[in-house]
Amino acid sequence: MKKDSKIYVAGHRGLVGSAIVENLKSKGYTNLITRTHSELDLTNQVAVEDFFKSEKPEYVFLAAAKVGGIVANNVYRADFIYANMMIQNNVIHQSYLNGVSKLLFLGSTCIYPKNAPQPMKEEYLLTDTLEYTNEPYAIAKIAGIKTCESYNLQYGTNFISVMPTNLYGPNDNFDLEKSHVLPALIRKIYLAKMLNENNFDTVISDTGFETIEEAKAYLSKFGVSENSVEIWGTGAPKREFLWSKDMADACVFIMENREFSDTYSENDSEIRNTHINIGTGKEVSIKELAETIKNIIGFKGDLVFNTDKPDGTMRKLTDVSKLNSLGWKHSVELEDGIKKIYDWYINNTTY
Ligand SMILES: NC(=O)C1=CN([C@@H]2O[C@H](COP(=O)(O)OP(=O)(O)OC[C@H]3O[C@@H](n4cnc5c(N)ncnc54)[C@H](OP(=O)(O)O)[C@@H]3O)[C@@H](O)[C@H]2O)C=CC1
Ligand SMILES: C[C@H]1O[C@H](OP(=O)(O)OP(=O)(O)OC[C@H]2O[C@@H](n3cnc4c(=O)[nH]c(N)nc43)[C@H](O)[C@@H]2O)[C@@H](O)[C@@H](O)C1=O
Repeated sequence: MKKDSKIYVAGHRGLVGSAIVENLKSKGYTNLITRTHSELDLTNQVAVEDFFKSEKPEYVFLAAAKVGGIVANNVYRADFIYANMMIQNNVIHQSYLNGVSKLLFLGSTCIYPKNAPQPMKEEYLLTDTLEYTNEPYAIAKIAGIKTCESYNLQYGTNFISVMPTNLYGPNDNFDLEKSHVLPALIRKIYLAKMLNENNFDTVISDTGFETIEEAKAYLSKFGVSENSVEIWGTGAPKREFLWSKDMADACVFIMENREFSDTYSENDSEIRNTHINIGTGKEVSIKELAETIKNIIGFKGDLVFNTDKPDGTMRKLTDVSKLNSLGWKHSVELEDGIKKIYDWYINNTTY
């Protein structure tokens, strides 16, 4: 990529897209194009066609997707498979038709089998059945990998897929029902602490209710009170977390340094595993995560595990040796990242 190449970042207001824009700007890229969801609905085939024809981007970061935590994936199953298939089909196909030089497709480590050996190597894709709670989303992501790979093989495009682990950082979704675990626990434990300290103005402004009684009634639905916070599942599942700005740095690194042809060979196993894992290679249990967040926030109440909620897959630790061997490694460790996002949250509460 040249510093004045025309680069389209799809999903630029999201967790990852916003960090990619920031990273590109910090590296001197000057010709970025973006569209909000309301300006360009990427599920709309005609609108995406018009956009690519008129803008002719040279590089595309595909960070727009329908994204959510375990319950959102499990409940809104149709929405997750439909929106993600539509967005990626439209953007990838128009990138091919309009001669995009390189595209980066963002998948997810949920593409790997539910009981994959740990840590998960790229070659474990399509070797067994998926975790049911996010199967529709995972199938859309697998289709995205195979779409990129197929266009590369048939049409000679240069579309690269990366599989990030669980991410967190500024501009994350803190919704108590639909978000991922890390932002959900930051917000739940913070609000429990505020209730415990009778800091009702903060609770009201964070939740958007007019009275503290309404706010308390809402929070109690999510197991948040002045004395305790509900944690979904048993606390036993393990997850790996990557700071979103590290994720963005890895994405830009791969766009700058990697070609599809690097992975292409006549060897079948190479052709079938053209994607790259992005993560830290380190995991913690949800119980350990919750206790770390509780200590950082300074909440003195109890953590209560609700086993009526799903655990999801028990482990999904990435094998990052392929990424590390290319010369990239994460820089922010989990405890530092939690402190940063807690600080960001209390200064950017949008609810
Ligand atoms: N967050 C995570 O832990 C992980 C994320 N990923 C992947 O990384 C990528 C980025 O995720 P993340 O940043 O977390 O997601 P976010 O939800 O934070 O951001 C997604 C972005 O996509 C946009 N978008 C969604 N639907 C449409 C649409 N129909 N048309 C146009 N824009 C749309 C959103 O715009 P708007 O807000 O206006 O709707 C938003 O800007 C996704 O591919 C995701 O699957 C992979 C693994 C883990
Ligand atoms: C990125 C990834 O994200 C999703 O998969 P997930 O890793 O299972 O997602 P999660 O962050 O929601 O949960 C992780 C673990 O944490 C537990 N947990 C406890 N308490 C809360 C809680 O309050 N909220 C949430 N969301 N989870 C909680 C929860 O029960 C689970 O055991 C998929 O979208 C998948 O497709 C995907 O790609």
